[in-house]
Amino acid sequence: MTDQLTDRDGPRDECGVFGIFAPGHDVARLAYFALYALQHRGQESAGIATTDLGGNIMTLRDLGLVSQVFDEQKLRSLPGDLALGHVRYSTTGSSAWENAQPVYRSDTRELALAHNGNLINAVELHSELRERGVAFRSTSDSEIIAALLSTHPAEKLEDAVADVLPRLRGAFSTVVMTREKVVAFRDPHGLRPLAIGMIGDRYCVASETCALDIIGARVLRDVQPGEVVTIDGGGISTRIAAEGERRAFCVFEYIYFARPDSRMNGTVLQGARGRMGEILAREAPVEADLVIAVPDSGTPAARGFSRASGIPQDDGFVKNRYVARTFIQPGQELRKHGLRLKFNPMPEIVEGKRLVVVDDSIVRGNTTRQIVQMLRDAGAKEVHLRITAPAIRNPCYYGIDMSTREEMVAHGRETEEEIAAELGADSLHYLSLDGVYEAVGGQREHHCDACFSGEYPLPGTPGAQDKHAFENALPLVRT
Ligand SMILES: O=P(O)(O)OC[C@H]1O[C@H](OP(=O)(O)OP(=O)(O)O)[C@H](O)[C@@H]1O
Ligand SMILES: NC(=O)CC[C@H](N)C(=O)O
Ligand code: SF4
Ligand SMILES: [Mg+2]
Repeated sequence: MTDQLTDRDGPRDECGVFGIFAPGHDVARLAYFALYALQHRGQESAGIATTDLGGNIMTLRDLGLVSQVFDEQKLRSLPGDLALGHVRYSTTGSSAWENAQPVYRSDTRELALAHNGNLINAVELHSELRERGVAFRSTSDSEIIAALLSTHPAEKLEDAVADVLPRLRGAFSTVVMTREKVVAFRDPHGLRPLAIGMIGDRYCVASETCALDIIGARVLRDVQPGEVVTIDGGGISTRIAAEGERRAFCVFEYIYFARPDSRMNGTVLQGARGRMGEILAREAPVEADLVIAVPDSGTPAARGFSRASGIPQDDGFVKNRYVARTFIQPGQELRKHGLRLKFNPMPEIVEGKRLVVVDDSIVRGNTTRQIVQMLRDAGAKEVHLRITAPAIRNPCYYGIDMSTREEMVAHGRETEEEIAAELGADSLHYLSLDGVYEAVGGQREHHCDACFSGEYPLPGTPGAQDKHAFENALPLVRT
């Protein structure tokens, strides 16, 4: 049993992207606010690129949270009419400064690029580019997309994108910027989200609608799978560059990754999570005195469980809001206390009670194991775990950095009883996949649920990606 939280706990989110074409607006500041709203998607690095129409592209990026990377002075040093923003969780390439985004390249076309997702044919494309003499400054798959576009002979960026898009395999919700325009595109399976907004008579795109809301943009719609959206002085234009064999939107976005106030495919996530809790109460009822959530992302589901079961809900924990979503590895002394820094149980509320503890997911089980122990130490009589996702037994190759299969607590444990015993709980039930789709109001054949089911929507996926594939592949050109 591990008694500490490390930076490897939890599903490490993915990335958040933002792009805006808005002469007359303070685009760097709008990008900064948007990134603040997307911070939960990536906490390793943050960056913004801006340009005046026809001017130079300026990029400022660094390791750390948005609030650590940017201050007033730095935002003022980024004037412009167009901007891109990115927050990163690494999935290909280490968590190094070189891999922070936006990626900048100026081969035959100067551009900046922000990418959420993960390619599964990165190795193949990388060798092809290297054979053509292309040098890389980073070890991420995102620079491969940037290099393909920057070296592409087409005069217009959107034509280059339309030509390159069908050659990329995997997940890519991407925003690219030249001195004149912003082009956004999404993989033909629509694995990762990307939405279009309008601010005044100008357009912007963001990974989640919550980022559009907070900058005062009106949400127009999602970018369609395989769609290329061009935003410039002429407004907005669009084309479909590739049709996927099937849609495969990541169902885990609904369960955990995205913010509850975001809307995806017409569904408000807060509502979907509440329904997941309601359905779980129906699928796995339990005699108990109190429902408590594992904050933050377990909270809407716990409300739903309470509603459907009639068991009252209360806050069993106070969560320190200043601890990052996925824990940054603390120093030795703090590591001993691990999770206590993040959650403090309330003995007054849980003592002597039979508790239903609702969380959205279990990966390695570190969070859950320690939550159960803390509640028992605080005097809980029984602890019944109810999780609003099926058991996670398979890695993600599409932009989420999950633990390896061996690290997953459900690995090698076939039954809920075995997992409950490992976590020290009196009972444990996961929401069924049917339950997830009922809550989401979507069809399974339009989604990806591979981390639960092992059925990868893109042929040839498992084993396709090694996170550090390019780490030693080349001497980095450091600038
Ligand atoms: O089984 P584990 O490996 O411990 O990971 C699972 C936990 O990680 C996530 O929470 P996290 O604290 O990252 O984010 P949240 O605050 O949004 O719930 C998730 O909601 C689970 O609580
Ligand atoms: N999680 C992501 O979307 C990461 C994007 C890209 N694969 C990187 O590692 O930088
Ligand atoms: S494997 Fe899981 S986390 Fe990855 S895209 Fe599919 S549903 Fe989402
Ligand atoms: Mg959590």
